[in-house]
Amino acid sequence: MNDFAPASPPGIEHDDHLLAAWAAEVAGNLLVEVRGQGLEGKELKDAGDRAAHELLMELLAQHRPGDAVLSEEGKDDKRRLDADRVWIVDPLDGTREFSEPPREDWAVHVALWTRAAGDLAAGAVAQPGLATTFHTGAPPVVPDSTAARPRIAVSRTRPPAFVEALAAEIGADLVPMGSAGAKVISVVRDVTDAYVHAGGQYEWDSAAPVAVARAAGLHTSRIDGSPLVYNQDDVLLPDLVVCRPELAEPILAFIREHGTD
Ligand SMILES: Nc1ncnc2c1ncn2[C@@H]1O[C@H](COP(=O)(O)O)[C@@H](OP(=O)(O)O)[C@H]1O
Ligand SMILES: [Mg+2]
Repeated sequence: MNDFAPASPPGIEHDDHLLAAWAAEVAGNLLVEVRGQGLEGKELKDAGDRAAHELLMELLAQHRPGDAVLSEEGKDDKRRLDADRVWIVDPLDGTREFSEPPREDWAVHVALWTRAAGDLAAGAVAQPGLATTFHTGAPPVVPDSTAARPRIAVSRTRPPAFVEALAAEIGADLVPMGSAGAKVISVVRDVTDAYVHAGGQYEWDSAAPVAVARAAGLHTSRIDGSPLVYNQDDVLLPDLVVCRPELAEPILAFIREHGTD
């Protein structure tokens, strides 16, 4: 059990958007505490992953006892495949960057998939480094782009090789950054204009950020243009494009034409 027992705000019993936002935020606050405890490296990563996972499991069990949960840090209980409601959580996305203070590119992801929607129905991305939680209950408004050239967010440590050629083709600049959530949120915030990833990722890495991005009116898809589908038996969801709507066609056209090799 965590000692961390935040008071729950009104509304969360009936509003999944608010529950997602609150749960992500309190897990983010806990991670800030963990980061201040003097741990380093693997110890800090493991402590963060574990603390945020346990807190989210407790909060979801307490406030949505009938729902299934898929967490990066938990065992995959396949009963979720028959469930009507499944929370898809990444307790600490950007674990590497979390362990490198004062980096801000790490996040907590809480999303809800429902059978009724056949899709994501709510989502929240807490980015404690920005002291902000982005969520579908109050979808962020994407500002007009301030960039003369499009900026493409890519993984700091595993950027897909083809993205350099893509950037050259569409006259874009690459912006390396950790955390899938932070990269999607960078598009929402007009820090970048697109996030392109390939080569490996799981449902929890993108579910909550994609829910927020869609609510904000951004394009979200696989790199072949097909929809991102969640709560699958195999949770591998290795690639995605999140971008301003006007960039979707040039990016997808480049990938259609040149592939990813
Ligand atoms: N090739 C790959 N295979 C598996 N997971 C990957 C991956 N590339 C990125 N990811 C996951 O996607 C998240 C963002 O990665 P990156 O910062 O490199 O863009 C990280 O999540 P976690 O930090 O939750 O493990 C990372 O593990
Ligand atoms: Mg992750």
